[in-house]
Amino acid sequence: MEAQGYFEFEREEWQKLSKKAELPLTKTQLAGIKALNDRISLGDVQDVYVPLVRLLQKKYADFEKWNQDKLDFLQVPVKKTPFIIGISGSVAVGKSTTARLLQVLLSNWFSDLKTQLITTDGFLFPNAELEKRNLLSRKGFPESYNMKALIKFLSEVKGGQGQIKVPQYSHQVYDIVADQFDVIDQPDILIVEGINVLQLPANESIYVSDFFDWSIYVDADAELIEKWFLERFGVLLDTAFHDPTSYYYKYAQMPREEAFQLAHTIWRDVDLKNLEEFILPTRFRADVILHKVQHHVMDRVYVRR
Ligand SMILES: Nc1ncnc2c1ncn2[C@@H]1O[C@H](COP(=O)(O)OP(=O)(O)O)[C@@H](O)[C@H]1O
Ligand SMILES: CC(C)(COP(=O)(O)O)[C@@H](O)C(=O)NCCC(=O)O
Repeated sequence: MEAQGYFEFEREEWQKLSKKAELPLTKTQLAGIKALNDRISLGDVQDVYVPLVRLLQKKYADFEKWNQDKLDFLQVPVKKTPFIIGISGSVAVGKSTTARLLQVLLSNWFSDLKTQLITTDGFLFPNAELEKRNLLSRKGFPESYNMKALIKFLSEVKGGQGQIKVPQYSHQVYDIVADQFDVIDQPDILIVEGINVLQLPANESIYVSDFFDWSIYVDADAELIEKWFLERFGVLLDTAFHDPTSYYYKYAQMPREEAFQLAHTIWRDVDLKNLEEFILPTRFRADVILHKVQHHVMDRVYVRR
């Protein structure tokens, strides 16, 4: 991949930086990470994420200093404003795993800092609204999100407001869950994960990324992502889809091959299309690109110059 404007690190070079990083992982921390997803390679955590978190720490220190200097100069009362990290990439590339891993690492290593996480799924229009707008088959595309609400949320968080409610999306029910919310309450660091976070919607004057202090794009070849999409589908087919409340319950009732054929069609007609048209074009807006190969192994890291 030709990534102009970025420093490019092969994994071997990047991992050397972790030698300088004095962030030893305790057994408890490792167990916590394994509990998150038992297929996560602890090698990746040590070699890739430790230098990443160290770099992030430097950026955070810079952010804190600038905020303090700004407030001192302007002589305005101190109001806590969070450092916001955006994480983007295709459906099924591993964004939420990366986001949760970062949250665990940041919470462990910087225990005096409060790190919270949201996913932009919560800002999808509910199915009833998508249906009204004839967008049910466009779930995940830019027009299926309530971007105004997402931007309002981000400006409230940045403004230091506490106790902000974020709607919850259920992958099980395949819809926004009425009356269920996550509460974001003046974190020091907020991670915002979603396929749309680096997009520039045509009809908004402010973009989601205007609120980011740091952003990451998780990248891999589309053929591999399809494989991960189908693997995740297979796991869900054996577990969650057996629940009659699952949107995909009908898939668990049909022959396995037929269910996989349908999943392949969803990938090709919806998620791959979305990746090619709307997600991949935002890759070079990120501060860091994490590139993955087979088995989710991180082989290269790009850092904006
Ligand atoms: N580092 C990793 N190691 C092993 N499996 C992973 C890793 N990251 C993601 N996965 C798996 O890949 C699939 C997609 O990951 P997920 O985080 O759900 O993606 P996204 O949030 O981008 O849709 C899941 O089955 C997840 O368990
Ligand atoms: C809700 C989503 C748009 C969000 O994707 P995510 O951020 O979880 O990767 C996606 O999971 C989705 O439902 N896409 C529509 C097509 C499909 O069922 O995969």
